Amino acid sequence: MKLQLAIDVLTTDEAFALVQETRKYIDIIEIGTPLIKHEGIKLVKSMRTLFPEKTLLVDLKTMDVGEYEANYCFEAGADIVTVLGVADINTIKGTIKSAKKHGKKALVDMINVPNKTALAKKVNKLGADFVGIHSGIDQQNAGQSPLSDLKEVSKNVKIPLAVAGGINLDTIDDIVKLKPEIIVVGGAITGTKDPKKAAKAIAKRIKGK
Ligand SMILES: O=C([C@H](O)CO)[C@H](O)[C@H](O)COP(=O)(O)O
Repeated sequence: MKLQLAIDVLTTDEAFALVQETRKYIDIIEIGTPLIKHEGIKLVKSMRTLFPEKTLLVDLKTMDVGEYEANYCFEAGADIVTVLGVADINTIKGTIKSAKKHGKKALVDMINVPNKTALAKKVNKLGADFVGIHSGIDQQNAGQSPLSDLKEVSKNVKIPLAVAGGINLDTIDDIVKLKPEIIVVGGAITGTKDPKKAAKAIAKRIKGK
């Protein structure tokens, strides 16, 4: 299981500082959706140069022109890009096509998808590399968590899963029991006074060290 740091801040300097502080404990750097919208593709290039040892995920949450958006992200140095599961199937296919062309990976985010298991099975057949089980920030604020969806999809679909949505030290043990490939943590690290300490504690729960 890998720890992915979701960076949803809005400036490049803040993002660099967070990665520098937590670098020892994280496996994947996520350039979060608000951040990629605010700072643009130049941040992908900078992150790639500064942190060559890390896997770089760009949380595009693509809703249209999947191949086009994925192409420029992979060419800038991304290893994984995300496409929304609620997008048209041809958008999802385009993102997967781009990932295969570049030797990289496509993650289909199940946020707001009504039947997550059915779509996970479908995109698995299409060649998606990961399925993301995700309760978005607004959904979290309405009381939702990804745990029950993770249980359901992991029971029924054999595809590497990423899980995200308000995961913290109080909830992570139940997530770890289900052994997803990637555990995504944002606010429980980036929103603390000591991100390094938070990342260390969360990494220990995931990896036991
Ligand atoms: O993808 C995310 C959200 O939609 C805002 O862009 C977050 O990166 C994801 O939810 C992880 O962050 P936390 O929920 O704060 O752990």
